[in-house]
Amino acid sequence: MKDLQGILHEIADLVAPLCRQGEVASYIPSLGEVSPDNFGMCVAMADGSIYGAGDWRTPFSIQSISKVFSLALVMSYDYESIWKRVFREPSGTPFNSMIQLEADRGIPRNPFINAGALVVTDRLLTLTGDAAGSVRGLLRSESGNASIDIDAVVAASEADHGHRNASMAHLLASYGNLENPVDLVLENYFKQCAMEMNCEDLAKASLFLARQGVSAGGSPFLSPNQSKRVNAVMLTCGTYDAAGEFAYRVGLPGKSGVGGGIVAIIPGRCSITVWGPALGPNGNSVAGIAALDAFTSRTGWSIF
Ligand SMILES: NC(=O)CC[C@H](N)C(=O)O
Repeated sequence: MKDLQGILHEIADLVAPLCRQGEVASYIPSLGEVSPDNFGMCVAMADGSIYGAGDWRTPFSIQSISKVFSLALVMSYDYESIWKRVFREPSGTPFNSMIQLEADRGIPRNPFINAGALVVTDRLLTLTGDAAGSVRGLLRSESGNASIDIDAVVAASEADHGHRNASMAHLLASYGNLENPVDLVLENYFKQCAMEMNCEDLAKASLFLARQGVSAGGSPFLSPNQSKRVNAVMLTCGTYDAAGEFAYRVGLPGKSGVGGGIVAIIPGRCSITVWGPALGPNGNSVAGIAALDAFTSRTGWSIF
């Protein structure tokens, strides 16, 4: 076994000078207040052992990482029908772009850009009656931390500054691709994005994707095939228009959020979370990608 703990400490030191490269998301005030000097990393092994370094127990806003959990939940209820309403192709455009949505007549390119995530949240709302609550329930049960919750200030702020997401939701509705009222879909989407978690809880909560869909309690949450498919969409679409660069540098399925977190999965082995709030031009953590690049390079653990 490699000295994982030592590797994580080395990586935290290595990426510290990168923490001030890029910009902290500032489209809502509370995200803009987070210091770029934070850096945390956690590895949760499939056997349950946990390794962490830096600010790995400091909570942050998971933002678009929530899209993995809403997709997994929808697939757990209803495997195939979601794919009639959302494609699974890389978009090559920013996560909040609307251009393709019009060209593709209301079918989003994939579930991990905002338009696609709104459709997934809408479906989850139909299936459960409480999409954000279902995501929170999954995060709590998989991490074992019952205090994980929505940051109400961030959720309200998302709504106050949510003109672009609201436009997207209305465009989806105009094409008949929402089943629920636009305001309800947006409320659930903003709440799921506003979930506050630390690297440790997020690594534990994502571990089912490294265990062929088996939940923390040992029962199947997703089938091995469903788990494979969620990981595949993460690989091709999880970091938006930088998914090719992420695959080249990291060599793993990954999902980022504008709070500066990234989840990456090594199927059969572990889940990894990194957090560094300053983002590159595509909305992905600069220090986080560098840390994952260093991790897979040093350990030799990659899917390739
Ligand atoms: N990339 C992200 O993390 C985007 C999430 C953000 N809440 C938004 O909808 O714009």
